[in-house]
Amino acid sequence: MAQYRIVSGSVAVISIQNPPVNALSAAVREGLLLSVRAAASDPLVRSVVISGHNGPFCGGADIKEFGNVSHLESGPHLVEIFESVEALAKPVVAAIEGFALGGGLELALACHYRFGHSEARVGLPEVSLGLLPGAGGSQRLPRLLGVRAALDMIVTGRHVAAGEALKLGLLDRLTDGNTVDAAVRFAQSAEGKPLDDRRLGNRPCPPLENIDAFFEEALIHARGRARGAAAPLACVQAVRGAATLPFLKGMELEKRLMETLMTSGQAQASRYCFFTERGAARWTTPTGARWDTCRARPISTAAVIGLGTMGRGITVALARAGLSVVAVETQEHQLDEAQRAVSRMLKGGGGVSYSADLQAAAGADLVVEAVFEDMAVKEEIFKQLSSVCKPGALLATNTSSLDIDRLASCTLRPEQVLGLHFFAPAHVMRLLEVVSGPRTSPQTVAAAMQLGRRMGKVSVAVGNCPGFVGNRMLKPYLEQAYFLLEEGASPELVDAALEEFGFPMGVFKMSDLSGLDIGWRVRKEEGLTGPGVTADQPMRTRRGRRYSPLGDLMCEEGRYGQKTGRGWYLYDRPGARVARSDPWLRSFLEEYRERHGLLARRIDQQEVLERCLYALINEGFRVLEDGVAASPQNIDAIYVFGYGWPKHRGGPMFYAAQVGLARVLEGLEKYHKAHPDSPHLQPCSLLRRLVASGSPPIHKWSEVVKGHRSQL
Ligand SMILES: CCCCCCCC(=O)CC(=O)SCCNC(=O)CCNC(=O)[C@H](O)C(C)(C)COP(=O)(O)OP(=O)(O)OC[C@H]1O[C@@H](n2cnc3c(N)ncnc32)[C@H](O)[C@@H]1OP(=O)(O)O
Ligand SMILES: NC(=O)C1=CN([C@@H]2O[C@H](COP(=O)(O)OP(=O)(O)OC[C@H]3O[C@@H](n4cnc5c(N)ncnc54)[C@H](O)[C@@H]3O)[C@@H](O)[C@H]2O)C=CC1
Repeated sequence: MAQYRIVSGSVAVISIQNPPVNALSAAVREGLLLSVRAAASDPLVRSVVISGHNGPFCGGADIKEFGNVSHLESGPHLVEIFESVEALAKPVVAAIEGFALGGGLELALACHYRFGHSEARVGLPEVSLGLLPGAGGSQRLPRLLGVRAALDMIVTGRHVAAGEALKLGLLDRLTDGNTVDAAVRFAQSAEGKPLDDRRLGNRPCPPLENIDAFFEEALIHARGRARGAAAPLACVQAVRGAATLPFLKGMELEKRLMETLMTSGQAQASRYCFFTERGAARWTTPTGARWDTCRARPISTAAVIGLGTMGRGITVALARAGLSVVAVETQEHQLDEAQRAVSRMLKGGGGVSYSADLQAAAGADLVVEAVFEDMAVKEEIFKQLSSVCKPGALLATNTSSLDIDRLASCTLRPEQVLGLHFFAPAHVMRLLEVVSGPRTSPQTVAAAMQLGRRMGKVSVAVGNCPGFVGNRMLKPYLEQAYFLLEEGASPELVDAALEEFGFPMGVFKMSDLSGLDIGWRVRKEEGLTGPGVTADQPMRTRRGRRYSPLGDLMCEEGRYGQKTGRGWYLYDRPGARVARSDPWLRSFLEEYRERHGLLARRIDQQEVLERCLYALINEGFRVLEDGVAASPQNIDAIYVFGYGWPKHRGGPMFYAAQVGLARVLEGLEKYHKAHPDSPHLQPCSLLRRLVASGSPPIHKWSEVVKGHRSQL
């Protein structure tokens, strides 16, 4: 809907009304067009102000309509509305409070003037929905800002703060006061003045030298940002149209590109990600606890125990969310170093105090333990915390895979113990797995989820099992990658296939980055390698299953990855980031195969993808079957926001649905037959049941999962 009223005798104020974000639904579009026509035909009206009702200007097109062509096509089209706004013979001023995003900013660009509140932000984030600004934004913004600045905004989709928008010339004026009042006063002052050069559709794009070279470069850059994603490339093409074509021709190009994107699987996947991100906040547990019925106790003070890689990032994330934090570390040099690192990241003190004594955690509402991944050390700390901390305090561990319930057993408050699994670097990565054990109370989950939101995280509630959801699914993926090396692949081949699929980094580059020694330590603790393994045990079998000792052998050679300058790749020096092929590794693999009588065969990219991804997906179905994740959407949110799964492919479970569950099943059956000693390739029963029930769409999977015992 759009409200229409006349103020100060001559100004029509059109207010978009569609809470919570004033999206441009069919009803809003209808209302807007009628209001614009009313303002045009009323002789008393001499100027117009467009604003958002109750705060935000406009969050853009209504994304919920995108999946439904009949909704999209009902009501007037945005392009038509914006044309009539721009063509109006009376000055139109956009009064932007909160945000003007996507179609919202495109509306503002069709207005003749843009007033912004100093705290507002603007942007064209369509690219992250697999689209481009398809209602004139790709043509009007370059005409206003010039190609360079416009292209940056359109290809990155970033939100621009009001101050920067003013400098760029995107906003004409800022106010700290009431934006609509200021816009009304300005509109009156502009009444009767010529508008021709205020209409962006009439303006040429500011000239740019070496256009061809500029756009070639821009295409390469856009390709590198999100491999395999079509939208960034279409954005570059559309902006090139703005730079080289007359306005109407550019609009035609924009329309053609938009139509192709809109119906693509990539846009569908990106849209799905938009909703899975938000859906994760509506958590449930099988015991009936729900996000909307559970009150969370507020958390305002926190203690972080252990200031290594993770503890430092966690301290920063908590401090940035406004908590006062006490950071505890027993090693003096670590404490000093951490203090410097945290202050640097926070650009100052930021409400953090430091201590070498666990007693300092006594007053905290929440404690996050981030010491070594060693059960005995963690148990001792939880025992102490149980007596040191005040009664209501929540006790969380950042363990990547250890049993939350065992830690809860060391305390007198098992219902207040949970896992807060951050991802490195903890102050940057968006994902937070909120892990509850069988005794964790719903109020504890609620408090953690609320805190996650305050930290700007995508928090996903998961159950307690080794590796929780993300790392549990990663294990079979890594395992298949190792097996492929044994069978004849190189790290370069495996990584290239995964990077072409859209991961920012292949599995071997990723493993070099995070350190091969981490997995080695875990395998030693699990008794898979190290002194506990007797010499008479076959090297490539453990507990009756195929096992690859390649990672262990690499560590025994001191090849831990980037930190030692050598891993699956070679680096110029320890800590360097550019990975180069290492001839040593090739002969190492050849010798290894020879020693074990393995014949190298040709492996293609399709096999790499199917073996690695299907094994990971298969484990995802097991996770659902076990009730460790509440929905496939939650699994996908974990993979997109924590593991670099490309957004334009939706997440592993969405991808499985897009490929076709029957095809995934068939692939797993084929590979399991070829490798019967690899149980991760054996299709799980939920996948079989889903295929048997006709492969229902992803939002209906829960009906097939239902009836199964859950551990969440
Ligand atoms: C050939 C066909 C041609 C068609 C022409 C297409 C023209 C275009 O150029 C296409 C577009 O405009 S695409 C839309 C571009 N806009 C965006 O991407 C903004 C998305 N929203 C946000 O970033 C945040 O919600 C925002 C920053 C706005 C607010 O953040 P908050 O943290 O305050 O709130 P959220 O929790 O994110 O959202 C609150 C509820 O609102 C829902 N929602 C948000 N934006 C929406 C939107 N644009 N459309 C529909 N629903 C939207 C959101 O899902 C949430 O609802 P629940 O999930 O039910 O809680
Ligand atoms: N490194 C990573 O990428 C991730 C690690 N994790 C988990 O986070 C935890 C910490 O890992 P990192 O930060 O990598 O380890 P780290 O080895 O970098 O840091 C551990 C710190 O804890 C300190 N510490 C040990 N005992 C202590 C005690 N009793 N009191 C206070 N401080 C003590 C150590 O001096 C050290 O500074 C582990 O459980 C790990 O599994 C979770 C997600 C990702």
